[in-house]
Amino acid sequence: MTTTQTVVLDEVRAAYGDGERRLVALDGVSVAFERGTFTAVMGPSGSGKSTLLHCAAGLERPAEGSVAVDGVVLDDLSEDDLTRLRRDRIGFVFQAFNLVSALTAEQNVSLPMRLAGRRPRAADVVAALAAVGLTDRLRHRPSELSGGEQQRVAIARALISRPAVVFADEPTGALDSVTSRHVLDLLRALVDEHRQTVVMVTHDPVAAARADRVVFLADGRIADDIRQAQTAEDIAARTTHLEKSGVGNTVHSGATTRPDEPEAPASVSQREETGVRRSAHHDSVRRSDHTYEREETSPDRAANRQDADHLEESW
Ligand SMILES: Nc1ncnc2c1ncn2[C@@H]1O[C@H](COP(=O)(O)OP(=O)(O)OP(=O)(O)O)[C@@H](O)[C@H]1O
Repeated sequence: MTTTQTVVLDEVRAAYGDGERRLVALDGVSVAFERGTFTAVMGPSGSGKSTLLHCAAGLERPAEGSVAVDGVVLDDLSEDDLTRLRRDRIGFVFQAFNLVSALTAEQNVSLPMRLAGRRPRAADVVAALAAVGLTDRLRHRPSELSGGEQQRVAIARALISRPAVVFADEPTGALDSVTSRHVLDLLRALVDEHRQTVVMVTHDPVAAARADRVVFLADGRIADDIRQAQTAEDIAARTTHLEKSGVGNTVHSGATTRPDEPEAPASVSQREETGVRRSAHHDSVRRSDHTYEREETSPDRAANRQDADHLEESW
């Protein structure tokens, strides 16, 4: 890892299930995300985008390979150390587990800093929420906010705690085009004004066109990596080309299923024990010949619950 690289994945392999149902979701992926850059991760459904994000963010442990974030190698960190690292250095803009439901927008924005033992100035919290256009929503809880407003609270949190990297999973997926543009402007500002690193999974070529780089995944591998500025049309054409050329059309056939390999250390049951789980929108995915049951709760919901418990004592 060089000092300019915020996130490094080296030969990362991730797998789910075992025996006949074993499925290789990431098949030896090596990629680095440099400081102060905005990368879009694209690819067909099931190509491994969320798994890549989850491994890079320390939410899932890969079966093989190495992950480093902001100079820290995650591979052998304890669950507590991983939780701390996520709080201190990583921002999440994930639809399924952005915010702690019992806390107001203001409290959610302050949360990572408070958990790290720091008390952000109230004026800074208000300024961060003002920057994302939520001055009149300070005391609202997530259930009282729209999807776009919740995304913006998560971004305000990244504005105030300044994590080295912000991972965003389909941040514009549920938003209208005006709100999407606003959310993308905010993510761009994290990069352009504060040299934070943003890695965003998206299916939307318009959203990807706002990034500096587009990494395409197919069948758990990197199929393309484009660094020049791209128009949404170019990105859409590239996606179509990759699909037509057959990349990504063999999702989870025998070619990527390796029953003879040793069991991944982070099996589903182990992840359940450690509270590391997949997000709610990943409940069950049907492929042509298989249905993979997904876990229903989110990694950070468990962490959030823990965090919320601590918080009740200290707020
Ligand atoms: N917890 C799990 N248990 C079993 N299989 C899983 C689990 N999580 C992911 N998978 C499988 O791993 C593969 C990669 O999933 P992943 O969510 O990373 O894909 P994706 O590219 O993000 O897909 P999408 O665009 O549909 O969200 C998929 O085939 C998926 O069914």
